[in-house]
Parts: sequence; structure tokens; C-alpha cells
Amino acid sequence: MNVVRVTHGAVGYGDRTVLRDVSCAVAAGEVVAVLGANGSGKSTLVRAVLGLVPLRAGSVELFGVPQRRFRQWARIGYVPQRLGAGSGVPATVAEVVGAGRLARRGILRPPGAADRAAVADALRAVGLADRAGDPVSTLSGGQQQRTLIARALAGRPELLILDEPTAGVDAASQEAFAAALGGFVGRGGSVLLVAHELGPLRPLIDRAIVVHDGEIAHDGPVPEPAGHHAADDHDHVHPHCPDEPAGMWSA
Ligand SMILES: Nc1ncnc2c1ncn2[C@@H]1O[C@H](COP(=O)(O)OP(=O)(O)OP(=O)(O)O)[C@@H](O)[C@H]1O
Repeated sequence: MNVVRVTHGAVGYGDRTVLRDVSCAVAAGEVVAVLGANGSGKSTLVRAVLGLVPLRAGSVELFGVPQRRFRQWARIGYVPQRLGAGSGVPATVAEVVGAGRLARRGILRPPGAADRAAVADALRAVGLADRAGDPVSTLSGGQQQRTLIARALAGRPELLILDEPTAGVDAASQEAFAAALGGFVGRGGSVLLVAHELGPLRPLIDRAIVVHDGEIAHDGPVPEPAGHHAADDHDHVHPHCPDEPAGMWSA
């Protein structure tokens, strides 16, 4: 079963077309990375999958259901790009992560034992259990990003959609995030992830989609960093984008 399927999707802003004709899918249990140059439309693709920007043509299915009829949003956890959990919000880490339970429990019911357990599990998964009571504003940028990932995990989603989850994040937080994602995938979760640099996430990625010039320029193995092409043992299995900048995919 596909948890995400985009068929001939076109998306734009105003009179600008960003994605012209995009078809791609994420199968249940798969970890798919969306790669591409700055401004190529990676975020636009995941926003279109989530229905945050409308399609001009084509269609999106989520868990086999046309997006316009899909209502089971608790099955999907989303971490947007550079949100900044701490910006002016006096909430504690546990409160922010607890917000990830709202879709599951409904806003008027007080949190129960299952909610508290899910929050504790999510905090442990990202290595922030000891910071639960601290204001988010006292955390580093990487720890704040981990808080947002814990919030998505706390909803016990089946599919995680992450937009550059490790951009600008310190090495310790990147490793903690990779471990949390590995645990999620090990329990059968599916992931669609926008990335610039894969870093410690690389071993988790099953397939890479490269967005280029409004279309999918590559859908297959993770492209090797450009420097590896010179190696004698380089197994040349992937097609190149016509003007792929050197080192764009370097981990
Ligand atoms: N809300 C918006 N209104 C108008 N134009 C937008 C909007 N969001 C994105 N764009 C434009 O659409 C293009 C694709 O943006 P998008 O954020 O999807 O690219 P990206 O591949 O995720 O880039 P980056 O790697 O820099 O995050 C860019 O030229 C961007 O300026």
C-alpha cells in the first residue's frame, strides 16, 4: 500500500509554476528523501501532499484515499521547516510535545495515562527526557528542533513528513534525531523527508527523489556525492541531473 501518492501534480504561487508535473509515491514502511537545489520546490511538494497548498492539476492520495476526502490526520505527523518552537512561547518542553496528542484525544478531554506515556516515550526517543519541565526558550536550536520532532512522534503517527529536520542542527541533535527516526522506522513507520544534507540519516533512506525544474529528475538510490564518482569502485547506477551542482548531495 502507498501511504502517499502524487499523480501528475502541478503546484504554483500566483502566476509562477513551481511544480509542473510530479508523480511519486511512498510505500508503507518506506523512508523517502526529497532532494534538490534551493528553491526547486521540495517544501512545496510536501505542502501539496499535506493539502497546505492547492494542486493546480493532478491528484494526491493519502493512505489510498483522495486527499480532499482524507480525514485521518492523526495518522500523519508533520514537522515544518524552521518553525522555532521557542520564539516567544513560554511553554515547557513537555507542553509543546503534549500538543502532539491533541489530534488523538480531542481538545476538550484532559490528557490521560496514554497521552502522558506517549509524551514520555517521544521525549526519550529524542533524548530530551531530562528537559521535560524546562521552558522551550532555554533549549538550543537543535534541541528545539528535537522538541518539534517529539511533538510529531507523540501523536503516534504512521507517516512522518519532515521538512529539513536537521538543517542548522548541531551534530548531537542530528544523531539523536537519526536514532529517534530509526526507532520509528523499526516499528513500521513511513517517512517522507525533505533534506539538504542527509548526514547521519543517510543509512535510513530507502529511496531518493530529486526535484529539478518542476519535475522529478531522479527516483531511486540516494545519489552519491559528486566526489565519489572518481572512485574506481563507484557503482554507477543513477542518472544525473543535467546541471547537478558538484557536492550538492554530500553528506
Ligand atoms: N508562499 C509562497 N508564495 C510565493 N512563492 C513561494 C511561496 N513558497 C515558496 N515560494 C517559491 O517557490 C519556489 C519553491 O520554494 P520551496 O520552498 O518549495 O523550495 P525548496 O526546494 O524547499 O527550497 P529550500 O531548499 O530553499 O527550502 C521558490 O522559488 C520560492 O521562492
